[in-house]
This record gives sequence, C-alpha cells and structure tokens, in this order.
Amino acid sequence: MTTTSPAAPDIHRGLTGVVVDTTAISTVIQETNSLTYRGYPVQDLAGRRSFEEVAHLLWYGDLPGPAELSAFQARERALRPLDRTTAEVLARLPRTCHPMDVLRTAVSFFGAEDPAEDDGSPAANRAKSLALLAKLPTVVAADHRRRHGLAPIQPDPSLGYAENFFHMCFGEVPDAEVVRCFEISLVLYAEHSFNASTFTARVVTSTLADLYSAVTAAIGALKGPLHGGANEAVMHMLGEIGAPERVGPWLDEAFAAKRKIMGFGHRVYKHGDSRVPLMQEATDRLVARSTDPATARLAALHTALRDAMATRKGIHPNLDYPAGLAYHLMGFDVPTFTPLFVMSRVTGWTAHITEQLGHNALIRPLAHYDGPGQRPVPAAS
Ligand SMILES: CC(=O)SCCNC(=O)CCNC(=O)[C@H](O)C(C)(C)COP(=O)(O)OP(=O)(O)OC[C@H]1O[C@@H](n2cnc3c(N)ncnc32)[C@H](O)[C@@H]1OP(=O)(O)O
Ligand SMILES: O=C([O-])CC(=O)C(=O)O
Repeated sequence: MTTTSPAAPDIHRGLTGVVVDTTAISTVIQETNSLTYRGYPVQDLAGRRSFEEVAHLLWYGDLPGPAELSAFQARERALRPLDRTTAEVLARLPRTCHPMDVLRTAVSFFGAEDPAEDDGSPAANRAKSLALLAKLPTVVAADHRRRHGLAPIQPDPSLGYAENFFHMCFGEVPDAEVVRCFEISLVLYAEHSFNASTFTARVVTSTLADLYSAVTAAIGALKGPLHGGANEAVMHMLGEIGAPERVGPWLDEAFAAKRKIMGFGHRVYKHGDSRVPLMQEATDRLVARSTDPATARLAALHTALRDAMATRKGIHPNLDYPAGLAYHLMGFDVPTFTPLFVMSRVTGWTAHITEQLGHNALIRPLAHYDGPGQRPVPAAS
C-alpha cells in the first residue's frame, strides 16, 4: 500500500511494488503468469531436470553438462554426513522444538565450525552452498526420526538426492511417482526472486556478513506463516475445517474474523501462482494412487476450499497449498513441511548471496518518523 500526505514522503509499507535491485537469477513475469530460472521456464525444468541440475543452474548460470553433473553429484554425495559434534549438538535440542529451529541452529553451528578465513569469493561461497545443500537433508531426516523416537539413518552415497532423503527419513525409497512428485516440489520451491527470505539473506549479505549468517536469518524469515510456514498452516487449517461441507460456514467465520486463509494469495501473483498447476497435477497423481478413503476425503476438502476461495474472494492458491497436501501424502509429518522448503530454497538464497556480493551496496532504507516531537528528558526521580 502506498500512502501520501503533505507532510510525509511516499511510503511503501512492506516495500510493495518497490524495485530495489537487479537480478539475473529468476524472474516472475506477471503478464504471462510465468517464472523463469536463468531464462528457462520453471515448468519446463520441473519433471524434466533433476533438483541437482537446477541447483547447478541457479549457482553457475547454466545447466551442467554430463561430466559437470557427475562431478557435482559426487561432491554432493560426499558432503552429506554430519560430523559427530554437529549430530550431538542437534540431538541435545529439546524434542519439542520446531524443526525450523533445529535447521536454523544447524546452519548457525556449521558457521561456527567453519570460521571461514576465506575471502567470501564466489568459489568459496559455492563450496559452502553445496555443503549446505548436501547436509541439510541429513539434519531434517535425523530430526524427523528423532521426533518419532527413531535412530538416524546415515546417508547412502549410492542414492540420488531425493531418494537418499526418503531413505534417511523412512528407511526405504518410495516408488518412482512419489520421488518424481517430491523432486517437482523441490524444483518449484528453489527460487522466487526477492521474496521475504531471499531479501533477508541479501540484507545480511549486504553488510558483508558471512553466508551462514545470511542463511540462518533467511530460515528465520521463511518460518513465518505468511511465507514458508504456510505449507504447514494449510494442513492445520484443513484439519480444523474437517469436511468439504464445513467449508462454507468455516469461511464465513474466518472472513468475519478477518483471518488470512493459509496457502492463498500472493504479493506478486494476483491471478494465480505460476507454479500451482504443475504442483497440483503432481499432487493429484498422489491422490489417485491412494486407496485410503481418508485421502479422497482430504482431497475433496482441499478442492472445495480452493473453489470457494475463487468464487467468494477471487483469491487463488499459492504453491504452499498443493505442496502442503503433497508432503502429507508422501508421509512427512506436518512440522517437516517448511524444512523441506528450506532444503530447496537454500539454492536460491545462496545464488542471491553470491549475486549480492558481486555488486554489493549496503541495504539501508529510510523511514518517515511519526513518533513524539523532540522533548526534554525528565529529571530522574
Ligand atoms: C511460498 C510463499 O511464501 S507464498 C505465500 C504464503 N503465505 C500464505 O499463504 C499466507 C496467506 N496469504 C497472505 O497472508 C497474503 O496473501 C500474502 C501475505 C501472501 C500477500 O499479502 P499482500 O501482498 O500484502 O496482500 P494483502 O494482504 O494486501 O491482500 C490484498 C487483499 O486480499 C486479501 N487477502 C490476501 N490474501 C488473503 C488470504 N490468504 N486470505 C484472505 N484474504 C486475503 C487481503 O485481506 C486484502 O484484502 P483487503 O484489500 O480487503 O484488505
Ligand atoms: O515470492 C514470494 O513473495 C513468496 C513465494 O512465493 C516464494 O518465496 O516462493
């Protein structure tokens, strides 16, 4: 919202509509409702290119050739294990703490262990980025198992990124359709220009702080329900509504209370999120292969809420809406959903950190003061 008064300059609360810098990493094209990573439409990447290839694209500016890809995969596989100290530190965190707190602590701890006497060069930052890409799934899986009273499963270097993650969480790799759906979600979640968490990473980087500090801060920004935390909030909300026939009365109450409906609306897309159709198709395939009647009921509720929001408010789902349901159907518990987003978005964040350093300017906007006028400090009593 932009407000103007004779006394105040133009104020763009939430930085709505403000263009603060250039980026060559991705662009949301509102006119065509599309998203490109380094020029490639994300819809053409998802399902056709692996998440590892997309990470390479975001970091290096182009898709890897076969030799580059195998070298990249070999390095990623070798970096997956956690050292004993990290595993011990994370195991000491309260079992009740949110997995986003575990991840935030893990990245902060990686920074403490790597005091980085290096120069923050693109090469050094890309090496750290790859280590985070490789290790974060190990953290998320170990924490998932810890919450369920299970011992961690060590990474398996014979498995690809997505397969290994499922194996570390559940002790088995699901069938190819589930892995494909997960990989689509990772590609779609990887990057989205100057969203709140990426901008947070860029603000921290602009002070010339290290990559771990920027990623730790970005995780904090992603946790909130207006951003990445919405994929978890979607499942809580569906649980609260309970059944398709409850959607109407539930929405009446929610609108009356001026509640935001989780997984709907977007700062940039006002006519629907470009990533949703592909994610929804992948989620529908998961629904179709389930024989559990509870899945059909949940999917019917999901559709009923989407249709009611379109009819009553003209507000469409964002990526968190189908992704939340998909992650539930893949067997992840709800607190794991936003950490899954982190595992993917760490690629976008770190690409932006490198880009920010390439043409850095300290990010420091102004504010219009509207507090009390200048006044004398009263004598201490
Ligand atoms: C991957 C991601 O991070 S995507 C975002 C995930 N977040 C969510 O799903 C949380 C729910 N959505 C929201 O809160 C918002 O849509 C946001 C924060 C994502 C975007 O917000 P903004 O760009 O600031 O839009 P803003 O809040 O100004 O909304 C414009 C209007 O649409 C309404 N609106 C927008 N989203 C919603 C929603 N989810 N539920 C109900 N009303 C909504 C607002 O109330 C406002 O109405 P008004 O003009 O009558 O006051
Ligand atoms: O762009 C945004 O504001 C939020 C979003 O969809 C994302 O980060 O993927």
